[in-house]
Amino acid sequence: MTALVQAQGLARSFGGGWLHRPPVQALRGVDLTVARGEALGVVGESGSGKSTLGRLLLGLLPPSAGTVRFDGQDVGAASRAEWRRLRQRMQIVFQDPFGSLDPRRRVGPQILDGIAIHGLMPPAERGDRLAALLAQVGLDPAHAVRFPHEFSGGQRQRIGIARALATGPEFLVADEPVSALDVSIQAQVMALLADLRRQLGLALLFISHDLPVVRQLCDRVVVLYLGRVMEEGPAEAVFRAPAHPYTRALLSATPRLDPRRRLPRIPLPGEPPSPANPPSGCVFRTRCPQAAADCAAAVPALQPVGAAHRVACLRAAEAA
Ligand SMILES: Nc1ncnc2c1ncn2[C@@H]1O[C@H](COP(=O)(O)OP(=O)(O)OP(=O)(O)O)[C@@H](O)[C@H]1O
Repeated sequence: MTALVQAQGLARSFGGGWLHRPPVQALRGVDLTVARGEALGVVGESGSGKSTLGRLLLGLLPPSAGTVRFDGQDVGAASRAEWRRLRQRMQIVFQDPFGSLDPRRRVGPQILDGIAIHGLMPPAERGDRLAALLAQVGLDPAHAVRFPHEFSGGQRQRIGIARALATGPEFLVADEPVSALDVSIQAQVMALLADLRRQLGLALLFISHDLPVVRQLCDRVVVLYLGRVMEEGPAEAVFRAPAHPYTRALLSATPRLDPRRRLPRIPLPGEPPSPANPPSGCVFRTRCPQAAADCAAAVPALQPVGAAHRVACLRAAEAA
């Protein structure tokens, strides 16, 4: 896999200005890469620098030292025009789905903001794109005219994901994307992210406190402590046999996973669908009302119309 995002010696401090407070060293010389299509988990206790790292990688925050390269291009040295092009290719899903949406605007235009700002598509074609984005995240396209307060927390986070996907990014930073949600819907949103990542070949930086979810979703993991990388490696290997004492302490502080919260197992490429393994497009596998014989039987027919299937599943799950 080729590196899509590459950080070298990334450091960032805050404060230390006129109040004569000592500066906070949020990040201290971090090197990392995210390959195309790879999911890299970032774990660490509160204040270890996870969100700062995400914002630095996206160029939303300038580093105090070090560089970030996206597809070989130095993000810090990009001209205004180059920066606008780069921004289309990397997006973020925020922790708070309500705070990140404007309560006074209908959700449809908000989802299309990125397309409008970057002038990516003729206005006449944007309606179809909006409908496709909403269906892709399991929402009814007719709901584009609603305001954010007319949705549940989980639905609002789906809107945030649709907005992040609008410009067709290759790299997505998901900063604690489910921690503000009710436990009962966390698994659905996680399954949606996992599916989208696979379908769209997205590279993902997944920031989370939820170590079991990181283990299941991510290919590799980086463990941060006080702004430094303590350990890095394949997620399964790091969690099974952590080499660093800090990782061991972090793991031992994690409550045992409630089996009901487990993400649905993600099928391997080419694995035939079955009642236990509904169509890959279905994001509601945990509560999929069609996860029975008829769903499996209808798989070939469902795959081309995955979006419709997802909407049907969402309606049924909401009604249940
Ligand atoms: N804008 C800022 N101004 C001052 N200090 C900041 C700012 N942003 C982050 N920090 C500090 O930098 C350190 C790292 O913060 P960061 O938000 O990256 O940690 P985190 O690991 O994401 O924490 P959490 O898991 O609680 O979100 C913290 O000590 C924080 O107080």
